[in-house]
Amino acid sequence: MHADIVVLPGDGIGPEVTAAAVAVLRAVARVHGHRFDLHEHAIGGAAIDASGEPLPAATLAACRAADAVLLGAVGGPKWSDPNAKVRPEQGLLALRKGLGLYANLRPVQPHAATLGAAPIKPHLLAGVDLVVVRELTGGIYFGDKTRDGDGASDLCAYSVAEIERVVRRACALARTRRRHVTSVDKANVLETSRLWRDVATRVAREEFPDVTLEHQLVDSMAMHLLAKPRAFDVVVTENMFGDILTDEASMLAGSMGLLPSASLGDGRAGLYEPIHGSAPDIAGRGIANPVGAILSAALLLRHSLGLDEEGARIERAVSDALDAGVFTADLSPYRAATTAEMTAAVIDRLVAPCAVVDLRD
Ligand SMILES: NC(=O)C1=CN([C@@H]2O[C@H](COP(=O)(O)OP(=O)(O)OC[C@H]3O[C@@H](n4cnc5c(N)ncnc54)[C@H](O)[C@@H]3O)[C@@H](O)[C@H]2O)C=CC1
Ligand SMILES: CC(C)CC(=O)C(=O)O
Ligand SMILES: [Mg+2]
Repeated sequence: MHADIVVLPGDGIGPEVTAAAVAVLRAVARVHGHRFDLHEHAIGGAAIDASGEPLPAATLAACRAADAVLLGAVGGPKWSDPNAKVRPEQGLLALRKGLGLYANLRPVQPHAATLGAAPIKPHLLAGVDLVVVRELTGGIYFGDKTRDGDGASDLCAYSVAEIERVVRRACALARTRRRHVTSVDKANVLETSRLWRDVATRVAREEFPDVTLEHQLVDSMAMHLLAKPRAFDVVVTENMFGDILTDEASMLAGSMGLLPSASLGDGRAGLYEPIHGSAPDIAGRGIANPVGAILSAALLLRHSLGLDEEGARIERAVSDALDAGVFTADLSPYRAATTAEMTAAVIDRLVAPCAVVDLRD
């Protein structure tokens, strides 16, 4: 197969982890005889430095023309002046909106080998397998913002249609899994959440009678997610709640560096990125965990290119590398594989799954 993939490294550890994911994609192309044409473009702080814009028109046009987009992360202290007119994060928000990617799937499947890295009792984690479907192009991140001498405001707004389409996506996903959806809101306080709850209830009842829908308030959900994570199958929620809950959920897996994501709209092309940010505290040291980015490449192959077998091959290679004890510093300060070593360990197992002999215990 031939595919055009746009790569947006971004800022901080973004270029380090996308380089890892690109190396893995190139290995898949070699092994399976595919041709992936990879086109790199600027976004975020790097784009502001180069052109003054966090999402240059050429970047958006290239993403629109591509079969899929792979992104690292944007942002960092260099562009975080509170009075700055443009910010890296605006580029990412505009990209998601511009491509119509309203559903952000964030799977959480703690790996047996990394349970010890999670700050949660291992017996609560065995068998956890959930997907958060985060609404991605509405809510408070996109509402009007005002600021004057007396105060500031951020508007949170949702239309019925915006809620319907993401709830539909979550229920359809649940049909391929355990047929259980938890819709998370703050309906005891917020009008947008009361609308969210009404619409979710109607969509599930009318269109997905075979799927069980339950509602959960976001504050108690933050607690249940850690106390009984096995209780969840598909979790659907609005933009900001999903952003926060998935950083929390990364602790079920053991590190922010492990979780991938797929941002999808109604077309086949999607945007694939690890859930973490640009991690300025470790950027430039070659120690970032590339697994979230590598697993995002696997999601890209599955969702945008229909290459399920190749996606599964990447996932298996990651799993085998972790089983063999190859851990970056976020997972184990004692083993502390570099980004390059972790990537090589995955590629070795992907290229020759049976030939890798690990001499560690
Ligand atoms: N999708 C994106 O581009 C996102 C960008 N950001 C931006 O990133 C910048 C930093 O934000 P933070 O709040 O510090 O969040 P962050 O996700 O960048 O980092 C949080 C913590 O997790 C660690 N971490 C993150 N990814 C890691 C990896 N792959 N391997 C090992 N450790 C990892 C970091 O070292 C840090 O201690 C900000 O400018 C923020 O706006 C934040 C979230 C998402
Ligand atoms: C605009 C982003 C910085 C929001 C975020 O944290 C994320 O998508 O994970
Ligand atoms: Mg986030």
